[in-house]
Amino acid sequence: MSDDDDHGDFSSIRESVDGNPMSGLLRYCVPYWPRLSIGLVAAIVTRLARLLPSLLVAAAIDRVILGSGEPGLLAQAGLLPTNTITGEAARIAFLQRLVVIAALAYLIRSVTRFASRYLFQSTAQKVQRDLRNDTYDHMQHLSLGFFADHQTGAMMSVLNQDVNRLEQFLNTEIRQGIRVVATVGGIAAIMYTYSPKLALVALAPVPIIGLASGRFLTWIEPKYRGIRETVSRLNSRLENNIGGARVIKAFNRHEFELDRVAAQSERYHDEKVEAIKARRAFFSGLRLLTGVVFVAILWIAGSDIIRYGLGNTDPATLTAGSVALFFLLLRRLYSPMRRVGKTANKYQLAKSSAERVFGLLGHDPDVTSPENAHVPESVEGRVAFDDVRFGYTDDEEVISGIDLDVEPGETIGLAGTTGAGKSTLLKLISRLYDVDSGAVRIDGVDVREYDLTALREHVGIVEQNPYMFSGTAAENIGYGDLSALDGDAGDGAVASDGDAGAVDEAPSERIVEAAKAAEAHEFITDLPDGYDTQIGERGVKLSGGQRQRIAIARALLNDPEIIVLDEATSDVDTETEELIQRSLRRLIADRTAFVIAHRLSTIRDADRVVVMEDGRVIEQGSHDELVDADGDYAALWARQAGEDEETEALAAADD
Ligand SMILES: Nc1ncnc2c1ncn2[C@@H]1O[C@H](COP(=O)(O)OP(=O)(O)OP(=O)(O)O)[C@@H](O)[C@H]1O
Repeated sequence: MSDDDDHGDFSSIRESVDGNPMSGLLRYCVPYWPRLSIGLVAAIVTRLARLLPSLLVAAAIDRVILGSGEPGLLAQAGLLPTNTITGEAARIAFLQRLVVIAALAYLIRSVTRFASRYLFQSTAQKVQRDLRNDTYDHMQHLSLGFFADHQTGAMMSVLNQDVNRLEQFLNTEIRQGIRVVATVGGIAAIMYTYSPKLALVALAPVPIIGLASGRFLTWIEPKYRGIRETVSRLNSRLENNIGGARVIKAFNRHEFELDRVAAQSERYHDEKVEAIKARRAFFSGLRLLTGVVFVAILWIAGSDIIRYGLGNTDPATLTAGSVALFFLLLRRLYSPMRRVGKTANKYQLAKSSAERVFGLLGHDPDVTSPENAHVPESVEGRVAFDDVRFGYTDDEEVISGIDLDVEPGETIGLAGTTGAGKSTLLKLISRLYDVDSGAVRIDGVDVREYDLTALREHVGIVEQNPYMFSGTAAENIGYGDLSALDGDAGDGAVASDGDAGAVDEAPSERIVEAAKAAEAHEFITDLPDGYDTQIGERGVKLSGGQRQRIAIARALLNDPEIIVLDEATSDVDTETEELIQRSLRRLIADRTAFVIAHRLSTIRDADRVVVMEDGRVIEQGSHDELVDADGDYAALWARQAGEDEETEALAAADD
């Protein structure tokens, strides 16, 4: 995972987070507090158990080998006898005790290590799952305006990169924090009880290492970011050149491209070598510091022992075992500190991810169901636009005061120049956007008073460029009414395996009926696996006309009382167009229908044609009335008729 942290178009979202965003992560951990507490204790025990063998070595040297009377920390803690060990039998018994403690320490360590890792990792996974589900669910309820304002890539990266980063922080960095506190704290306490003087010498570099590695990371991180950018530029150049191999050959540009690739490679090499040099120099410097401590302890401990002798109980003196213990512990003391900088850095990254994730979760959707929402069983389909005004931004009005009353079952054809606001007007019916002023009413009730789910059940939409999900043809049609997928359609044809939306064997009768009415049945049965053929992003690519017919089947299955239809653009052949027209007629029959026509012949039979320009209705009436009126519609009609004749003439000439 890249540590890049610059998907900037979430800045307004980030600013909306109150307080520390990491408290949001903490809230997600609360339900798992028993696991986390046990994990925390287990992690501390693991770290402390790792220190035990060094204490055992010290006890073995002093009490078994040298027969010293100095009891040591383990005896003080009651784990070993405090009396002086004399005679072979006593020494063997003592050694046995050491061996048992060592074995137990290793056993405890591996059990607690397993427990802490398992509990932290599994909790992090659970928090990741909860966060992703909640973020996705929340995202789904945000208004279309939010999706238009934010790039898909940026939103994907919140769902993936940011959520994963929080999971990794919980999983790894919390354990690293425990490691620092338990290991450094434990070592400091042990060293202090043996020799406060040497403990001070050994611990002096600890804060220096922590601070220096933190500083170093803040200094080197921008350099690494630069390197990542260079790598991605190099990669896209290589990708580009491989993709454009034909052009390079055709224009003999091998040398030119080689120079460009070599220049990028050289830059990557230089930046990387520079970063390697800085990193190696820094960590070698740190090792030098720990070397200085080693030498200092050797000198101080050695001269104390020479001056005061071994095994003296005077607290200023040392035993041979405790000197060995110092050197053993020194090796464990500094490595957690070297990682402190990385943990601090990961904390910063996790915090900025938390800002985006919790900022998004705190971002309220603009379009929501009201309290005591209107939930009609069915609607008649009367639609009224009452002095409606709307703009996507505050600066520009796209709908500028539209009044329109539509009777149940009426078909309204919408015509007008591109950008006139036809699609925008229709988006206001199902509240994909809310009006700025005025109201859209269905059966006399403002759409803002309806329950949002109910409203959208009664208003079906067939888009100009319908989206096909990855899945089978049957699943894509069944999207209009999921019960058609897993219910038994009466012929027992659908066998659901419990996986929502999964279709085995044959599709339900309702799906086939919808497909037939939409003139999609024939081409679907011609697909390699019929209704079970994978379509959408990962499957067979359908033509525009085929996708439109699947979308019509989807809408027919849903059976809404009001239908909004954005006609596919005209680049379909005449035969396909005829099929689409037939399916359209079935779709709009007995429903209130709004049809945006790019080919005016589509709306020739509409009950009423509404002509728009710059967000206003400029003409309305039946096709014939408007043609007779000789206004804008008549001009548009004449132009399209002319274009059609031209196309036909060209086609005839080709033949
Ligand atoms: N999501 C959006 N954000 C901002 N502006 C938009 C958005 N969608 C459309 N517009 C703008 O609103 C205006 C009306 O667009 P709309 O799609 O409603 O027109 P139309 O009449 O349906 O055009 P066409 O026939 O080309 O589909 C255009 O200027 C368009 O650029």
